[in-house]
Amino acid sequence: MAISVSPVNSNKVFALIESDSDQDKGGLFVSNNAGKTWSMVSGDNRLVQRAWYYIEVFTDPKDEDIVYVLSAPALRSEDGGKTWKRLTGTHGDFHDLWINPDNNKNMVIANDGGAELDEDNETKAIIITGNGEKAFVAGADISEFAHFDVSQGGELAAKGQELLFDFVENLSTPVIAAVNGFALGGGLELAMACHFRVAGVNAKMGLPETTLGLIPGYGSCHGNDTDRKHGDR
Ligand SMILES: CC(C)(COP(=O)(O)OP(=O)(O)OC[C@H]1O[C@@H](n2cnc3c(N)ncnc32)[C@H](O)[C@@H]1OP(=O)(O)O)[C@@H](O)C(=O)NCCC(=O)NCCSC(=O)CCO
Repeated sequence: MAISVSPVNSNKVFALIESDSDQDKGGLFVSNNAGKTWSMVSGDNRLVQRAWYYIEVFTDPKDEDIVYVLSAPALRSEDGGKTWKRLTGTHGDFHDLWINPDNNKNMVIANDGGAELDEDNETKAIIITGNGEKAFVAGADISEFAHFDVSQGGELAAKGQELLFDFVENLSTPVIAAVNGFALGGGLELAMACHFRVAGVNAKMGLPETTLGLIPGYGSCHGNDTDRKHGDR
């Protein structure tokens, strides 16, 4: 079972409940009096089809009638759970959803393929650039990991790759690197993770860490699965 209290109206509570599949009594239930009484709003099987694995329900922070259920598909209802529309995504098995409490069009959803920003129609593209004329990104501060051993270094590279570089590369919104100065080490790798790169006349790119015997850790040398498939680096 999963439960969600509306941030707009704390008397409104949604409960997503699995039942014995022979009885087929599962679905979404709602209480409008803070849990005293309940009624079923939907028995749509898509809502509970992954219940043996996980089950998630979220209420919109601005509108008590907008509800999200994460299952094999991600589903959205705008009428308090009566009818559902499927959200598109790069992958199935949706596990988690964050909705910006101040802007309910701004969301991050996580599925087995990674994390995605919402399909915010207002955001057509994302531009990453440096503040000022000098640098796009000068790379990592080597003094922060100079004392790491091999396994700590590997862990740092794997974590950074997943948290930032794969995240950027897998965004459905196009990401442009506007390289306006030094793009060094991880900075160059960040530009490479973007979908497009535009270099200014003062752009200077390189992997200076190799002069210290450090293998660049974020995909510029070895790429990731996508690169191996498409050979695009
Ligand atoms: C970026 C360079 C070329 C700028 O050179 P310069 O104009 O001479 O300015 P500096 O005096 O060297 O630097 C100014 C100021 O910035 C700090 N700084 C520079 N680079 C970094 C960095 N990567 N991380 C943290 N801080 C940085 C520098 O210490 C100075 O600070 P002060 O407090 O003013 O002293 C030049 O700085 C340069 O070559 N930097 C190193 C670039 C680099 O090696 N990048 C790769 C890092 S490894 C990596 O990213 C791993 C990914 O696989």
